[in-house]
Amino acid sequence: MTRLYNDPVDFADEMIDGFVAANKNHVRRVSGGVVRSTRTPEGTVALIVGGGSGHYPAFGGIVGSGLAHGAAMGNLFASPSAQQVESVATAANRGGGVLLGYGNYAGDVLHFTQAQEKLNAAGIPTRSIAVTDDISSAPLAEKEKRRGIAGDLTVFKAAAAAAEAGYSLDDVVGVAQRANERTRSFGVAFSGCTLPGAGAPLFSVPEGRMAVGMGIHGEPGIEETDISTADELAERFVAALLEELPEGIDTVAGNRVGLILNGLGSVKYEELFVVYRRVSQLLEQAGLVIVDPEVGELVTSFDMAGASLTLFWLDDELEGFWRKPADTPGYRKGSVAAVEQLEASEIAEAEAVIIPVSSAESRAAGWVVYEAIEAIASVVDSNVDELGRIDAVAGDGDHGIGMQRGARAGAAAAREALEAGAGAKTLLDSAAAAWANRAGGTSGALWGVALSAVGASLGDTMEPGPADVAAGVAAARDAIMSFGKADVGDKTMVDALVPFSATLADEISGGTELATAWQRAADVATAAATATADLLPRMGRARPHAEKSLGTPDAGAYSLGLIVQSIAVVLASHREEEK
Ligand SMILES: Nc1ncnc2c1ncn2[C@@H]1O[C@H](COP(=O)(O)OP(=O)(O)O)[C@@H](O)[C@H]1O
Ligand SMILES: O=C(COP(=O)(O)O)[C@@H](O)CO
Repeated sequence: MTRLYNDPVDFADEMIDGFVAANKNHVRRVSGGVVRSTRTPEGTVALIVGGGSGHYPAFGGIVGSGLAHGAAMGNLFASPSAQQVESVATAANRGGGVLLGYGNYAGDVLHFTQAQEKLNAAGIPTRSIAVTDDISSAPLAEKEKRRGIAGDLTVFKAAAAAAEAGYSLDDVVGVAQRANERTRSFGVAFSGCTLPGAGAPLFSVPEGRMAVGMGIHGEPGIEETDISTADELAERFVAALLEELPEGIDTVAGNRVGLILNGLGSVKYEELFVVYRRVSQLLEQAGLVIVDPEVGELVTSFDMAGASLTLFWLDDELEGFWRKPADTPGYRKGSVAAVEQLEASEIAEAEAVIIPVSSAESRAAGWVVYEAIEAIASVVDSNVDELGRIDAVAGDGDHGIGMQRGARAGAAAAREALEAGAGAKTLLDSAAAAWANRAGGTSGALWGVALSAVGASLGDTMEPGPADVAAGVAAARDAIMSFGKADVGDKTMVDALVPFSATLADEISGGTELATAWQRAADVATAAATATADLLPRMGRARPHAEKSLGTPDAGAYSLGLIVQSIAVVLASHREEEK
């Protein structure tokens, strides 16, 4: 239960303000997150980490000497947007290239990949590492699909130490990949967590039961059992992690391991120490040497009760990096050399947006687009709980709040652009950026590229007609499918979008006027969204829990159905006005 907050919508921003105010000697706020407030040598690689907020000290709390150079800080449990990542990386860049580090979640992958492309295009050589330590999230044969949990820290620590040792970007990437290959985690949860202002937990575990392998956003685990004793839990953790040795390690005995026994938010340190007592006995009995163990909260999940064990299988070089000192707000080790504070003017900030010239016709079309985005925000507001409920069946339950943040921000940005004289394209670009920025997550990234694609078809100077609208929707469909790589049948929003786009194009090319064509296409989309209940998910967060989702429609397809219906009403009102 989160008790202390103001307006829940402002929680993440206010949390970051307070965090920065409390840690000025380590971090400085920039657009999208924080960067170190201390000088790092010119020419070294900058490690930019990130993810959703709600996991403190991940990710802002591990910015500082010996660890990250900056953190892109998303909203609660939602990845930061590409723009946030790009802005933090630009501010932290020291000329040696950038490594982006994040946990392997769909939203993070989409946004960080988009940022990587933009940074490379801007002349900042950028690579990335998606951490995949959670062994319960996919079998070994599909280990590239695993989620990142507390093992984020071992991978980031090794990469950061390599960067600080002056390694090239390629070599830092090599170290990060090797650290990721050699990091394995396994966790359990005893209860869910409640986001600020929410009336109920985002997810829950029945009283007295333990969800084995549950993810840090409540992603369902692999089994549920009665809560065990501390020793039994230690035995389960150790058995699971010793069963799957990283490639190149054939026997357990004789190895050296870094270790994290991580608390997820409301397990006491004292309880963790009781568990660690048995973990250390078991690992030593197995012939392992434990190097610099960390017992505490390093990647949390708000007030969730749970714990995980991470083993980091060391070689000589990785051990050197694991043991290096670090000094960050949420993680300290050894003593680091004195560091010099940077002047505010030495941190680059993003430039202001310029509104391109537009025609009166395009501005008039912009008004209709703005009304449509307001209608989206309103329908999402009315359905926020239902969208969350649907998403919670096999996902993380945040689809409603993510869409709400995105649509509200998109509508506000559209209004502002309109008042500044923007045409339809610029208005949609501003709305797209604001939506992706505020929403984060998978759907934030996808709605961002979709709105931009529609904008590109409408332009800033033409008078868009029905064929341009159909072309815009087709462009949005193509953008979502090429960016997200989902196909029809994967149980995503694509299942509603593809028939929507096809029906709209058919109706318009057959001479149906826009409002009627849109309404017919919207009805097809709604039916297609409902029909996703019969599908098994093959993409996104719901994928590992395919069978749980049977009988429930896909959240993103369902919200798309609601949205296109709400736009149909706006278009019909304009047709009425024309009569
Ligand atoms: N690769 C993809 N391509 C298209 N849509 C996707 C993809 N992955 C997930 N989705 C859509 O995103 C929705 C989930 O959105 P959201 O809850 O915001 O994201 P997250 O799972 O990152 O929290 C899913 O219901 C699905 O419709
Ligand atoms: O939830 C997180 C990111 O995943 P999404 O796919 O964006 O929901 C975040 O907390 C971890 O980065």
